[in-house]
Order: sequence, then structure tokens, then C-alpha cells
Amino acid sequence: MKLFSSVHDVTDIKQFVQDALDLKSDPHAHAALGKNKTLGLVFMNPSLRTRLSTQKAALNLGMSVIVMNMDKEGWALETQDGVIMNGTTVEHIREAAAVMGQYCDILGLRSFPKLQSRDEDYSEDFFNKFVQFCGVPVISLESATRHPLQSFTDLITIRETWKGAGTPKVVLAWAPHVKALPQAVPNSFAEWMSKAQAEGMVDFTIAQPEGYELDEQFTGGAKLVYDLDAALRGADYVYVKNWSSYKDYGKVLPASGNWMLTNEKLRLTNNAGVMHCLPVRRDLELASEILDGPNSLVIREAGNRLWAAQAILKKMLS
Ligand SMILES: NCCC[C@H](NC(=O)CCC(=O)O)C(=O)O
Ligand SMILES: NC(=O)OP(=O)(O)O
Repeated sequence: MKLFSSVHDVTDIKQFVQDALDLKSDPHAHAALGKNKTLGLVFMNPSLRTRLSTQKAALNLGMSVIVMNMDKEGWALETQDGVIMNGTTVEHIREAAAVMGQYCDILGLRSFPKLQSRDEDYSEDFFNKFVQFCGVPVISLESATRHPLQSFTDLITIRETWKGAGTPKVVLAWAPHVKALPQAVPNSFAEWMSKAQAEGMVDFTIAQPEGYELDEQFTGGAKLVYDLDAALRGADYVYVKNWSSYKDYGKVLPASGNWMLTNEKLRLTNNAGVMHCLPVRRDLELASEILDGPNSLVIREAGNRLWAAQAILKKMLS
């Protein structure tokens, strides 16, 4: 594996989940695999879970890790070709990525969308240029349109916890927020769940207010519902997440009705496990009573980020 940027980079998701769960039960089974190899993690944006879980995963495989907080500690990057660099940007992505590739055997990159131009964000220009110029295998640590390590983790968490008979009903539920957030997490979750649904692993529904429909390239096969209560009926997992509008790009649109998941709404479900990628804003996106209650899977989910990252790194090293 030379690139992990979406579910399309994985051939067998069932086997991949099993590989991650095997690592969870024996974390140091491949402690020599990464000896004398260096992982570089490059951040254009903040991170807690992705940063620490990917570092720890690399350490479990015997790798060395270096971290570059490019947004705070690096030179201002130019990404466009053909510009005379007489403004504020200091170094071109062509050189910066190529240089980082000289020091690392594998690189990870986090780069959020700017949410100004849909075409620019959805072209994944920055991520793709980084991949093109660094010359080593690359892991997405969340790009403009996807967060594959998160979605892989989410599938692991569902497979690990599902004890019922038959196929679990999984609902991606839009939640309120005060800021415009990327569509990367829900896009990616939808893409992974659509593939999982096609393989008979889940039954997948997306609940969102009018105007918040995601790009259809990610949601193929999902049932789209505009009524949260209707979607919650019989749900086994509720995946809570805010995102800004894709159609009216990057905008926070008014949403009628109550979209925050509470214990009262949870009673409509099949005693569902509640998931969120974190960070979560308490009592805005998701009620504290749920986060602090028995249905919350968010800490287990964040813990599983480790095994998702370790499974990907192991594939890249092997
Ligand atoms: N990596 C996990 C999510 C990152 C990002 N959340 C945020 O930016 C939250 C910011 C805030 O709550 O102010 C997102 O939704 O894509
Ligand atoms: N879920 C997630 O990616 O968290 P961080 O942004 O803290 O890495």
C-alpha cells in the first residue's frame, strides 16, 4: 500500500477490520517491522487524536516518528504553480514536500478545506500535490474531503461492538454547531458505510436538514431522511456530526426542528451506541447526558484510532 486517502485504497474492508482487531489483541506482535524506518506527520491544522494515535501506532511497530506543525512552525507554503512569489508565501509545496520525503519513509498529512471554493476543496489539490512531490507513501490524516483513518476506526468500532443478530442499522445524524465545519468526516463515513452496506455489513441511513445533503459521490446506496426522529427509529448506531452545507458551499443554513441528540431522542432507537469522531461541543452538538451515559462509544472509538493507524502503517511497511 502506497497511499491511504479513502476507502478506495482498501481492497477487502472486512479483512482490514480483522487485521486491526488482531493488532488490538496483540499490539506488539510486529514490533520489529518498522525498525530504522521514520514516519513524518505533517499538520496544517490542530489535532489531538490523529496526532497521538498515529504516533503511538508507529512506536508499536518499532518506527521513529517526527512531527511537523507546518501551520505554526513551518514557512508559509505556496501551492499554486506559475505565481511569482513576491507576497507572503515563502516556500513552494514542490520543494517542501520533496524535502520532507528525503527524511521520512512514510508521511502523513492533515490539511482541512478552506470552505471558500467548493471546486478548490473538492479537487484535493493540496493533498494531491503533497503526494505527487514527496515521493514516499502517504497517509491522509484528514484532507479537504475525507478522513479515512476516522472512518476505518468507526467501522472497526461497529464491528467490534455489534452483538445483535442480523445487520446493524447505522444512522449518520447531522447535528447543530456554531461554526462552518468541513464535510470531510461525514463524506468519508458515508463512503465507508456505503461500501460496508454493499458487503452486507450494515444498513445505512443519513438524516440531515434540507440543504445539508452531501455530495452524492460519497453517499451512494444510503437512505436519505429529513426527519431525525424517523431516522432514529430502530437505529443500532447513531453517528453524530455537524457539517456545513455542500450545496450552498461552506454555509451554515437554518435548520428547522431539534437536531441535537438527547436521551429522549435516544429512546426512539434500539438502545443505540452513540458515536462521534471528537472533538465534540457538549450540549450544542450532543447532550452531555449521552456523552456521560452508558450508550456513548466515543472513548472506545477514539481508542480504536490506534489500531486503525497501526493496521495502515503495517500494510505500508510490509
Ligand atoms: N478531526 C476531527 C474533526 C475536525 C473538524 N472539527 C472541527 O474543526 C471542530 C472545530 C470546533 O468545534 O470549533 C471537522 O469537523 O472536520
Ligand atoms: N477525530 C479526530 O481526528 O480528532 P483530532 O482532530 O483531534 O485528530
